Amino acid sequence: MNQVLVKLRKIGIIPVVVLDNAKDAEALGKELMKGGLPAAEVTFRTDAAEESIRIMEDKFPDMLVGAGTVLSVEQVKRATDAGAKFIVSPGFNPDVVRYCVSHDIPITPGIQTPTEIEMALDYGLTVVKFFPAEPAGGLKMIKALASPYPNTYFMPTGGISATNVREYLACNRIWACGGSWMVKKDMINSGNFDKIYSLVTEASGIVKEIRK
Ligand SMILES: O=C(O)C(=O)C[C@H](O)[C@H](O)COP(=O)(O)O
Repeated sequence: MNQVLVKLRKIGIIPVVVLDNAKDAEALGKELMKGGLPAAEVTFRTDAAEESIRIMEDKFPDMLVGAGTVLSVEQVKRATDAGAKFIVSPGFNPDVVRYCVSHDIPITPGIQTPTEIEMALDYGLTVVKFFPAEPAGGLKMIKALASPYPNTYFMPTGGISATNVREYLACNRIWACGGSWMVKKDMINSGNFDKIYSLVTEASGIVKEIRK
């Protein structure tokens, strides 16, 4: 198993971050490290993504920084040039997956159906994102999808929060959960880093509690 994926599993909850300003990347990284979730999926939804990845990589060498909302090979290249160690995409884009697999870049593409899981299997992927998790049927759907594919693990994202993350983490087919609830854009933009620290600490505490 790829070491980056092993680390993602160990961290358990991956903060999904939308940064409008790269100048907030260092302060955010500090709270993530202090709060016990040393990882970030920095989404390519804003122009600040690349620079934010670069800053986090530079300031926090022990942090696992990846890129999210990656929709093209060009974005994969920009993300990895900036130092991203893993790639997450909302859907299954064969060009993106093929490029990542052939360059040994860990990729967790979004899936929702058996067909997409089998596409992932064809590329040798064992961890996929299940997106958007709650609207698409949540844990019940993941369990049903997982049964024919004993070697596939899921990273659900979308609608997960401190109130439902325990049940996901308790399932042995869940690799890690992704979520933005502890790093909401408005908290970052208003500089509410105490709140971020407290939600990140709560989340890392849940991982410890469930996955002893
Ligand atoms: O576009 C992507 O690649 C994504 O990763 C989507 C995000 O994972 C979800 O939008 C986060 O969902 P919430 O935790 O409910 O805010």
